Amino acid sequence: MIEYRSIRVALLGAGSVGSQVARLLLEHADELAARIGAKLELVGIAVRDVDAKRDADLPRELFTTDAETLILGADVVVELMGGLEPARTLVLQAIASGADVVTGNKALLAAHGPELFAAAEQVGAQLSYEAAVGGAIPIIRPLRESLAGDRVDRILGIVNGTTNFILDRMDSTGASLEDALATATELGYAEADPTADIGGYDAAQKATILASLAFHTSVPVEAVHREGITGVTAEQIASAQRAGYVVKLLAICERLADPDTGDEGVSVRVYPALVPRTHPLAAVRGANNAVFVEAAAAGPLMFYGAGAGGVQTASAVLGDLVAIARRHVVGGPGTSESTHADVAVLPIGSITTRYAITLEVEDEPGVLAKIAKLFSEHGVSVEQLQQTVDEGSGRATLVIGTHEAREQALADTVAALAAHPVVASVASVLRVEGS
Ligand SMILES: NC(=O)c1ccc[n+]([C@@H]2O[C@H](COP(=O)([O-])OP(=O)(O)OC[C@H]3O[C@@H](n4cnc5c(N)ncnc54)[C@H](O)[C@@H]3O)[C@@H](O)[C@H]2O)c1
Ligand SMILES: N[C@@H](CCO)C(=O)O
Ligand code: NA
Repeated sequence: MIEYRSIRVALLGAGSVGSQVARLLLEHADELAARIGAKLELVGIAVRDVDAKRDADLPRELFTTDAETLILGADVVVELMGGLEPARTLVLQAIASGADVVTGNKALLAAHGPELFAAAEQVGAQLSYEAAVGGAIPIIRPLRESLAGDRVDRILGIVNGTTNFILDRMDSTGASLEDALATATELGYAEADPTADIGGYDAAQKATILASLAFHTSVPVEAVHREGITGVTAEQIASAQRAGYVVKLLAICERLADPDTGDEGVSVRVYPALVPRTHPLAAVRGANNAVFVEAAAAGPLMFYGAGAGGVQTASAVLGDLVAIARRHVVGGPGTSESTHADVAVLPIGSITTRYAITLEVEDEPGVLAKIAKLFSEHGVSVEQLQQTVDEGSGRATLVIGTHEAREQALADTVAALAAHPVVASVASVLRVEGS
C-alpha cells in the first residue's frame, strides 16, 4: 500500500455544487490519490448553517461556520459560496496564506478578476475556474491551454441554461415567455429571482471571462453590451421558425477592426439573436450550453454539454483540483492569466451584422418604395422582404432581412422608420448571427 502525502483541501460552501464536490472527494479518495500521487484530504467545509439539509450525506464533523480559520490550514481552497462578499475577501485571504484556489464563481471573477489574478500571480498561486463558464463543459482549460498557440477570432456561446431552456420551450411549444419561465421555475432550472438569467447578466459575466481568456486581455464586465430575453415574444419565435431560424441568447466575443480608426479591438456582447436552424448552436436544446469557437488555425470548434447542475459542475471543480494537486506533487509555479494584448473593447455601434426587422405599415400604394428609400439613405442594404396583408385592419406586416450593416446605421434606420408616417410600429428588431 502506497503512503501518499496529503494535500489539504478546504471547501467554502456546501450547496448544489459544494456538497457534490465533497461527496466525490470522499467517495473517490483512493482513485484520486492514485491519479495524483498525493491524497486530497478534505479538512473542512465552511457553511452558514452546520445543520442545514444537504444534497449529499456528509460527515457532520467536517462542517464549520468559521471560514477564516479553516482557510489557514489549507493547501487548496475551493470557493463555492457564490456572491461577491465574503467570497472575495476569503479568496484573497486564501491566496495570501499561500493556498491555491478553485472557484466556480463567475460573478466574483467578472467583478474582481484582475484583482484576484494579480494577487495570485504575486505569490505564484494558482486560481482555477473551469466551473465558472459552461459548468461541466471543458472550455476554460481549452482556451487557456489547448488553444494557447492559436489565435481565437470569435466565440459564439450559449452560456446560460435557464434562458436556453425558456427559448427552446417557446420554440417547441409556442409558449409565451411568461409560461416558459413558469415551467423553468417549476422544473428547478430558473432561480426564485430569475433576473440574472433572463436579464442576460449571468451570460455577460461569462462573456467577460471568455473574452479575457480568448483575447489575452482584461475585459471589464461593464464594457459588455447586454440585452436579456425579456423582450422576446412568441410572435418573434414563430416568425423566426417560418424563416428557418431559431432565437438563442448568445454571448459573442469577436475580434473587430475599429470602423473609424482601423485599430484592432474586440466586441463582447450578449443578446437574443436569430441563428439559422442549420447552425450547430441551433441544435442546443433544453438547459444545455455550447460554446462555438473559431480559431485561425484550428477552424471552428464546438464544446457542448451540461452548463449547470450540482454534480455536473462538480466534475469541473474536481478537474481543477486534480490539476492543482498534481502541480503540488511535481512543483513549479501556477499558470497566470495573460493580459498582455490589452485590446480596446469597442462599443456596440461598431459591430457589423445582419438584421431582421418587422414593421407594421399602412397598406397603401408606394409604401414599399418609401421604406426601401429609407434603408438606402442610411446605407443599409435590404436582402429580402416579406409582406403579409391583413385585409381587416388595412395594415401590412413587413419582415425585412438586411445584408451586413453597421449597428449604428441600423439604429439610425430604425429610428427613422419609427418616425415615418407610413410606419404604424417597429414590432421587432433582431440580429442574425452564425451565418
Ligand atoms: N449550481 C450550478 O449549477 C452552478 C454551475 C456553475 C457555477 N456555479 C457557481 O458555483 C457557486 C456555488 O453555486 P451553488 O449552486 O452550489 O450555490 P448554493 O447557493 O447552492 O450554495 C452556496 C453554499 O455556500 C454557503 N454560503 C453562502 N454564503 C456563505 C457565507 N457567507 N459563509 C459561509 N457559507 C456560505 C451556503 O451555506 C451554501 O452551502 C456559485 O458561484 C455559482 O455561480 C453553480
Ligand atoms: N443560472 C445559470 C447556472 C449556471 O451558471 C444558468 O442558468 O446557466
Ligand atoms: Na466549464
